[in-house]
Amino acid sequence: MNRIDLAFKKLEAQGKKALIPYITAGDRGIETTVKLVYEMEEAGADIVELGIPYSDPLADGPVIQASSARALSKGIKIPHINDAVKTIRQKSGIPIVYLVYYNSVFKYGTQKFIQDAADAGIDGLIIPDLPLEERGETAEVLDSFGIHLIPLVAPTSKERIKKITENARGFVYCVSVAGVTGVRQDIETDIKEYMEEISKHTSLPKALGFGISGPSMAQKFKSYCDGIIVGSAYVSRVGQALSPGDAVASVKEFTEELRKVL
Ligand SMILES: O=P(O)(O)OC[C@@H](O)[C@@H](O)c1c[nH]c2ccccc12
Repeated sequence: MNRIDLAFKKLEAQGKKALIPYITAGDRGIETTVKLVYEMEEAGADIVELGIPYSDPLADGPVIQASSARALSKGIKIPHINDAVKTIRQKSGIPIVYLVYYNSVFKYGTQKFIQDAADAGIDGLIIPDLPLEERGETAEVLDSFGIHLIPLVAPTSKERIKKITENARGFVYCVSVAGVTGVRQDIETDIKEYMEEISKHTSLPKALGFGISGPSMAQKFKSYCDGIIVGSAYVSRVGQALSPGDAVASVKEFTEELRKVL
């Protein structure tokens, strides 16, 4: 069974919500990524989203864009990230999902990308710019390797929810607001109504992401979903820390705070 499905099953039995942090792979060095994943798991994260740095991350706001640029300036490439995941897998079975832009997958070679990710121990992929038309073929290869393709639903995709969640695997990534990634002061979408709408079309777990700044927002929305995704708030802690060691400590503390409310 895929580790993502197992994680949600276990959480449901415990009456808890999934804590899903996002960090950009290679930000502050690839060894830091390995340490961050270990510490996040230790502090209570349930699934980790690892971003593959990309030069033109069109769905990302300034915080994650800057983290991508930092990682790329260190020469981080896909094989380094797969190697890091292999290292993580020596000690950890935490479900890991790559957040990767379609162009990176395509340029590397779709088949090879999926094969190498599977070898490394990846459980799912989120490809924010994968056109619905290209999805079938990619999904078929992923299925053959037991990797889940996690679909993204946005508030603007109401009429398309059925199509987007058809044959979906793992969980549905419910984007809270239209626009790019980044911490928001407030989320104007009626989350309760939005999540209910999505539930009409799929019985998969629903994870809410975009704009969540920390424990109070996580607390506010948790009853409407099965998991909370936090990206930019993590990435800014990683980026602002004085040293990689401080980054790890700060991420650990933040994870513990989020865990308490979920
Ligand atoms: O940063 P936020 O607003 O907390 O949102 C999560 C997000 O960062 C992460 O899931 C993500 C990073 N890059 C993306 C690109 C598209 C969709 C989602 C993402």
